[in-house]
Amino acid sequence: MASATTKDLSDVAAVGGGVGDTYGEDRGSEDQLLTPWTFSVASGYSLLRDPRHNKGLAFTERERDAHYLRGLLPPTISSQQAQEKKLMKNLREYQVPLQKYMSLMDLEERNERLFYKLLIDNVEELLPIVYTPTVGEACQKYGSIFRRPQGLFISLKEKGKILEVLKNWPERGIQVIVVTDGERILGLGDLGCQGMGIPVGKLSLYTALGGVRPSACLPITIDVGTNNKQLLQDEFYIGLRQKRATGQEYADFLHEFMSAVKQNYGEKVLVQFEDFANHNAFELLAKYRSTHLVFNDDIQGTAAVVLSGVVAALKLLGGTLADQTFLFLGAGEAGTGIAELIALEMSKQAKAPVEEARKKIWLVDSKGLIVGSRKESLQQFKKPWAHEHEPVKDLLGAVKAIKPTILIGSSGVGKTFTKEVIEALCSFNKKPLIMALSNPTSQSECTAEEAYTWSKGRAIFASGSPFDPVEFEGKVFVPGQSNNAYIFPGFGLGVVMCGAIRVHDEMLLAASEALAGQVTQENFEKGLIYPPFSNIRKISADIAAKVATKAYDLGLASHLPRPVDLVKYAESCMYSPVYRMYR
Ligand SMILES: O=C([O-])CC(=O)C(=O)O
Ligand SMILES: [Mg+2]
Repeated sequence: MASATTKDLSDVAAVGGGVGDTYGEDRGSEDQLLTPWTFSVASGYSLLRDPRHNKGLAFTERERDAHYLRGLLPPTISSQQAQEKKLMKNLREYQVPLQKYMSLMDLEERNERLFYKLLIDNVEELLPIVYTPTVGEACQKYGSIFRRPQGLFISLKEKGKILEVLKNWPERGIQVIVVTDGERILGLGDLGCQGMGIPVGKLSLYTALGGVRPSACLPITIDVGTNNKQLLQDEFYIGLRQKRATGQEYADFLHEFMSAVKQNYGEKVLVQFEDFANHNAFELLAKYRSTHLVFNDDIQGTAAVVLSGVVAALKLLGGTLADQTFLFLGAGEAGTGIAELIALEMSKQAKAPVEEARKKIWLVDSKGLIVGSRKESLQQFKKPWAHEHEPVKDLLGAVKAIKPTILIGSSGVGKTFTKEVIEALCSFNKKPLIMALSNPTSQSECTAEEAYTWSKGRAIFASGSPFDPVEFEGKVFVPGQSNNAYIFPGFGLGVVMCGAIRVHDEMLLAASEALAGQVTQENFEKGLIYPPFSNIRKISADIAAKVATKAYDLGLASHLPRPVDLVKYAESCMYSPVYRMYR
């Protein structure tokens, strides 16, 4: 079949190469690109089957002539806006969120730009579909709804061959990998290979919210088995039917993966670890943070977004960070990650040692308050939080004993902020900050309605999964969504656009400060501690700029010279889903 050849650099150019994405139009200088490249676009029937270039009914008369499309499409020509309107109408007719999810995934498979156009223009409406909570259900049913692979599956069968597997992926200019091993998918537990929905969903936000090109994103699921008995017996399960590999076998497999990634993509590919179980999450981050460009979203991304919300909430609560007392339910990745970043910021602000700052932060796990007398039996990552106190066996007891001003739930267990807990919190706080972070909605520590009703409208509330506004005693309360989706897309964009080679905690603090700085007076007046998601691209550009600034300051950025205006530069790097004209 004939093919139209065009010297189009946009689909292979690295972010940071200064190249826009107007089809056939070079806006950057070629010598900054990874490779000079002549891109060959399919034509005719293949063009319609190529989701990256298909425009459906939007192909113009000239394009239909030039690209052998005559007769393959009905006569009508439709604009991208008209296509968007039709699809949104169709989508809204589905009653079941999972049907909307499947319909959106089909669209992505058919017409990638239209998918992203929809997602960007309707972000508040569609985020709960491609992301939490619906993506959780999609993972639970992934085997049944599976149609086509949207990322790489690397199972123990591929041991010794991971580099070859990476080479099977059709794209070369990968900048961001999101990888999971499926052991702790949201608060839903071990979903094995079906965790793939998470890297896919996270990376679609990298593009929609952070502007990283879709072709630069690679979702990966590592399959070392699953301990989920139900899945092992499920006739439609798509993963290895064996118990999880652990210990040395697991470590060696992950090491082969990390080495292959570096060998294949070099130093500047960002690897985001997602939804690993606690022990592996901490170990992998500790092991690879000094040799690879890695970021753990559940530990570091969640920490940055929560710190941002807490800092913004100080405007409503009064006082400084150091004036607050924190109590966490959940001492895993999210809980200890957030606690540590808060302690770092507190010690920076108060110019005091971080050990002092940690004393203002208390954690409760499944065995009760973490205290010094439990030190011997505690996992390593909990030890910094074992302060001196008599044992307290549950959350309610801990609330009464510690008298926190801020209560944060990150245990993955739903319905744990009970009426008694919230009433106790309100008995000594005029305005408590309550963050119910566990996902999806079914695992939230309490609902927005419960938080406002039980606190009699006094709580400032944010949750990991979205809740609708609540009316209480004639007043409307709008809950915030404290989800790492505010941070990782902009953070990732910042990292790749400056060619960072490592992630430093200071870069996370910069991202967090950038987000807090985006909350407007108008937001505060509504009781909001996060800006609306509808502004997310602007927010992401600002986060990216601040993260890149910090990377340059720390000498960790390799793309030189440093752009003068990093916000403008971030904006210029962002992918636009608007159709391009094919010459
Ligand atoms: O995916 C989300 O919505 C947030 C997150 O990382 C998690 O809950 O593990
Ligand atoms: Mg996660």
